[in-house]
Amino acid sequence: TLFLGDVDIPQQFSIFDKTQRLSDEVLSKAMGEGEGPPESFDYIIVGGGSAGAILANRLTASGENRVLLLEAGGDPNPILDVPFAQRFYWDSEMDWNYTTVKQNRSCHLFGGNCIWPRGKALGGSSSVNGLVYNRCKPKDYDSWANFTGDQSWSWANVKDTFNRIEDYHGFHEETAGANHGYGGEMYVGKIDYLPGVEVVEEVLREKNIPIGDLNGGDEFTYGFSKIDYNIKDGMRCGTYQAFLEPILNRTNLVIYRYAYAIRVETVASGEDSHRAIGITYERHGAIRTALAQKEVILSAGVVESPKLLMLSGIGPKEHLDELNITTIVDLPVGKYLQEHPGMDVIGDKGGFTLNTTFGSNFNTSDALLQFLENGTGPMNGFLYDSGEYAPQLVNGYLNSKLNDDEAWPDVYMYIHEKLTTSPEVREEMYFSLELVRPDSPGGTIKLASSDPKDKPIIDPNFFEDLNDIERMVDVIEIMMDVFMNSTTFKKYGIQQMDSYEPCNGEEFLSRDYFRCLVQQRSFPYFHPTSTSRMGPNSTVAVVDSKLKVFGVENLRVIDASSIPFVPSGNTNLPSMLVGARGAEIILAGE
Ligand SMILES: Cc1cc2nc3c(=O)[nH]c(=O)nc-3n(C[C@H](O)[C@H](O)[C@H](O)COP(=O)(O)OP(=O)(O)OC[C@H]3O[C@@H](n4cnc5c(N)ncnc54)[C@H](O)[C@@H]3O)c2cc1C
Repeated sequence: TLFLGDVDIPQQFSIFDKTQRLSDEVLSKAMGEGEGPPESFDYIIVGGGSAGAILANRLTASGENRVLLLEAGGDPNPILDVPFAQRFYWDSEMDWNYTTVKQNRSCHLFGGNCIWPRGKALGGSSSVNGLVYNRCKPKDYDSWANFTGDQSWSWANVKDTFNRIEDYHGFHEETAGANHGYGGEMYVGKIDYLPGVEVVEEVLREKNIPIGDLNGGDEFTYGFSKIDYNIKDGMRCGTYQAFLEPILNRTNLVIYRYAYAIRVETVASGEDSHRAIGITYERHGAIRTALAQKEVILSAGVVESPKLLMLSGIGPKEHLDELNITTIVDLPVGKYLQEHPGMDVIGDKGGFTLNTTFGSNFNTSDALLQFLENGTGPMNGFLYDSGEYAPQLVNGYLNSKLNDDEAWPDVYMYIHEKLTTSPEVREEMYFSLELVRPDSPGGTIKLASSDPKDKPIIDPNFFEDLNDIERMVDVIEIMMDVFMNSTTFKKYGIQQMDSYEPCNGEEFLSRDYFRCLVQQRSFPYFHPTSTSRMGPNSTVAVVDSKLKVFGVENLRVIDASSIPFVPSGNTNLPSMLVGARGAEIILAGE
């Protein structure tokens, strides 16, 4: 393989995961776990992902609270510490391996059933993600504040929480000032190997597209940036590395790995009210219950948090009735799923070649040696596109014709350089884009059955509103102009590659051709939210602005599922923000 000569990494990967699970099982049995009466804690957190890891850290910091963290996966596989190795997690034990129901207007690439990856390990999806650091837009948070009626979620207020969790050393370090945080646990760094990035910046300048720091709050919201990453010394800095690994020795934090929560235990606490008292979970074949004296917190992510609520009788009554689950609180759980449809415009599917080789020095064994020596070079970046190296050079925001608000653009994108290891093959450049503020109402997550082992039914319902396709086509046309009509790229002999075969029935490069391309090549761009969203009341939301489940005391949902509207960019930082704010709210006794 590209990574380690003849070593078959996927096989090593799986051996590591199996060994780890086995030793955890042996240890758990030796300790006699679960043999006595139910264990009792102050807080139980389900899921140690982007939000759950911060919560576990903050709630145990003073030493006063005893916290149980239940995580369905194990420790993240150390191979994934190397950003370049990200692709090895696909279909591994670290992926929940979900797919969606068939989409009519998207995912044709996958026969209509889209991939839906989610991380299964401590660190959650931040243990498998692309590590792009993006706070999204100030107006995203203002919209949360307006919807919930709670201004503590506004940009003016959440900005400080962002600053507190990060340690900024990105591309804008010299000018960043108060727009970033310093000394927090989450390292923000830059990658050093971006061949061709200066040319891309020259093209953008020629086209009068602004370049700045997209994480600089309301100072710069429209245009392109060099990308900052949660990478430290060449290695992944997910929420496991930032918030859990350094505190594994806290005696008031108990972590059960391979512990799959299957039900929230509740009791009636009045005529119409209920109280959460614990969690029932499966671990190494045994079913156990743990009790929470203070609160149960679900941080199981956008798929599993709503699934757990529904399995526990908290969800839409008509759906629970179909599955013979007794409803204890009728709430719109799973109803407001939102996600970004995104696509690559690449290779014989619309990419470009240049008559130069920016990455001509790319050589696998040299790259490996450089990385082992000092954590720099190509392996400090990401490997996309069927195993070939295609770093994202810049990310950016543009507007479709249907949106003129530059403070809140509707399309987010990257420009990539795809390198080749063979000098005979010409290098390729391409762009990818995702629609971040769709008009379509969103989709749903439903239970397939009352059996916790069954995967839920995920339907993002992409492009129900056809305007969403037009928005993407508008921005593809802007980018076609950037690529094909710039003197800078012409200087490098830019050429458009062949048409994409499934769209050959349409005139090449016409709007109809691009409409076809969008439906053929778009898929979920890994940023789902809102399936247990916060809001003003139980008709339109599942939790209130303090993240408490309506109608059930001592139960909160704190993760990407509690975000009210999908933010306009990558969702790791927003999910971490919800975790950090959730901890602040709980510790303040709210
Ligand atoms: C492939 C991929 C690439 C991405 N790239 C980026 C990127 O570059 N930048 C970015 O900002 N965002 C990115 N994201 C999105 C981002 O990582 C997620 O939005 C974020 O991690 C979600 O956080 P969360 O806390 O809601 O859930 P998660 O981080 O997914 O955590 C949920 C945790 O709960 C555990 N769990 C679930 N069910 C149970 C159960 N029943 N019992 C016990 N444990 C359970 C899971 O195993 C997991 O550890 C990417 C996501 C993916 C999948």
